[in-house]
Amino acid sequence: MKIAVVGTGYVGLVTGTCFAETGNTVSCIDIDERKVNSLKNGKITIYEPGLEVIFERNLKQGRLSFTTDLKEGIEGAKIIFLALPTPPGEDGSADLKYVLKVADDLGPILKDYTVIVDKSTVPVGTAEKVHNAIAANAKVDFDVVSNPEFLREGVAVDDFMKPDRVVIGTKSEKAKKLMETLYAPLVRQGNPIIFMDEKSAELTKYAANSFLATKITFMNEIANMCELLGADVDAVRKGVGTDTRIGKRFLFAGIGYGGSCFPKDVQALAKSAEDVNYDFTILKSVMAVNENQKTKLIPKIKEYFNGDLSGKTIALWGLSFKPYTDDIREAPALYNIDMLTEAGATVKAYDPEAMDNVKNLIGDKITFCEDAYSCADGADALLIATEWPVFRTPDFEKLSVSLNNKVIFDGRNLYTLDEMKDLGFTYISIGRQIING
Ligand SMILES: NC(=O)C1=CN([C@@H]2O[C@H](COP(=O)(O)OP(=O)(O)OC[C@H]3O[C@@H](n4cnc5c(N)ncnc54)[C@H](O)[C@@H]3O)[C@@H](O)[C@H]2O)C=CC1
Ligand SMILES: O=C(O)[C@H]1O[C@H](OP(=O)(O)OP(=O)(O)OC[C@H]2O[C@@H](n3ccc(=O)[nH]c3=O)[C@H](O)[C@@H]2O)[C@H](O)[C@@H](O)[C@@H]1O
Repeated sequence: MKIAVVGTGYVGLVTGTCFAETGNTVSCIDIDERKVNSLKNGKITIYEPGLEVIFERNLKQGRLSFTTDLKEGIEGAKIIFLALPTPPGEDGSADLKYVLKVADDLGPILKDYTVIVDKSTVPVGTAEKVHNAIAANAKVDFDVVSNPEFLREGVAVDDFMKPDRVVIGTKSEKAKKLMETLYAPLVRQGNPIIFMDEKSAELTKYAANSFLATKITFMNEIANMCELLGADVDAVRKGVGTDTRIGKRFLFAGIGYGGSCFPKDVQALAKSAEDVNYDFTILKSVMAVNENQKTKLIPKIKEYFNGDLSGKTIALWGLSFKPYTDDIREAPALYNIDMLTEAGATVKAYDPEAMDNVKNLIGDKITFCEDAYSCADGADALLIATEWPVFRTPDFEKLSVSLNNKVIFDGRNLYTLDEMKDLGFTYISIGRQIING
């Protein structure tokens, strides 16, 4: 099938590449010329494990192409995906200007019956708005379908190719059949395609992200209680996660959730609730708790240095909002950098993939290091913000020599308390006992 994907960011590029991999001919459209030129020339624009190899294969075999021209890109496409940004507007609601602009542009250039798919995360009622915007100028029949995306960055290819479920919101039988055909290769193992109405599909996406953000936040609150009561959050996590009604995943306490989606989607759902005069109390608490959680270790770092960080150097391991991505949107590390530098500390950082993005954002506000050890070299303390595997089993002897003080503030609970005790480190983590080296 010929399909088009408008917006070639994290979701659009994964969607386009994976559908090319299942034999479709895919044209990806983006207004960012630099991005399109790079992709056309075979240079991938994001770091996403496993994506590059299928991107290169499909580009070479002619199933994947890139253009900045919407009209040229959608030529002959039976399905057009909208994978456009929906950033938070000033009031916290999802800003639909990118989605509605493309909907406006599509109306006059549709030539045959087409299915237009909202893959972006959009508030309830958006499919109708997109429908109206296209209908204002369309001369042919079309359907607008809501098909929210549940992939996680860092494991996006796997999540896309083997989704737990595919949610499709449409009342049109014609659209349903086309979507079923397109998704058939991805649901061969019995993972379901769940059909529903457009509004329910739109709300499903916000409900899923908000529920997961709530689950993490709940554990972060349990971690805060553990610190006050002398319990250990990792033990509690294992204790509750083995209850299959609760489940083991998304129970890891840490310095808060970040990324381009949880923060903005929780905020957008809270705003949608406000718009219909519903007091969504839990979501307000989730946002407030997460805000504090992100920089929770800063007061502890200050306390360690008797309240004065001026002249201190902090080594920071991890900048991306999670491992296996170069995405730094709403990364807790960035909030920690701000607070540390405001308090007069110097920050040296290392991240396996995200340093260029941080450099572009904050320039020389911090020093970027070649590896984890040169980052720690001469620093007064180590702060861990992202659980990249490379930080999990470092050479602690080397680390002891590199750091001025044997002290680690661990925002992701990477090490056991016993090993820290044995190695003589002062170790301050999340929801666990403090080890004084
Ligand atoms: N990043 C993620 O892991 C996930 C994101 N989502 C949702 O998917 C949507 C897209 O997110 P990302 O891919 O992360 O965004 P992104 O910012 O990485 O990519 C969006 C792309 O759209 C392009 N664009 C903007 N206006 C355009 C126009 N008029 N024509 C063509 N291209 C245009 C931008 O240049 C950019 O390349 C959002 O609604 C997000 O909430 C959903 C699931 C996962
Ligand atoms: O809508 C989206 O964009 C996506 O948002 C999340 O995916 P993503 O943001 O890529 O990454 P997650 O693995 O969900 O992690 C989000 C944040 O939660 C944090 N987290 C995650 C799990 C956990 O147990 N504890 C925890 O603090 C991570 O460190 C990270 O900062 C969802 O998991 C995806 O299903 C969804 O498609």
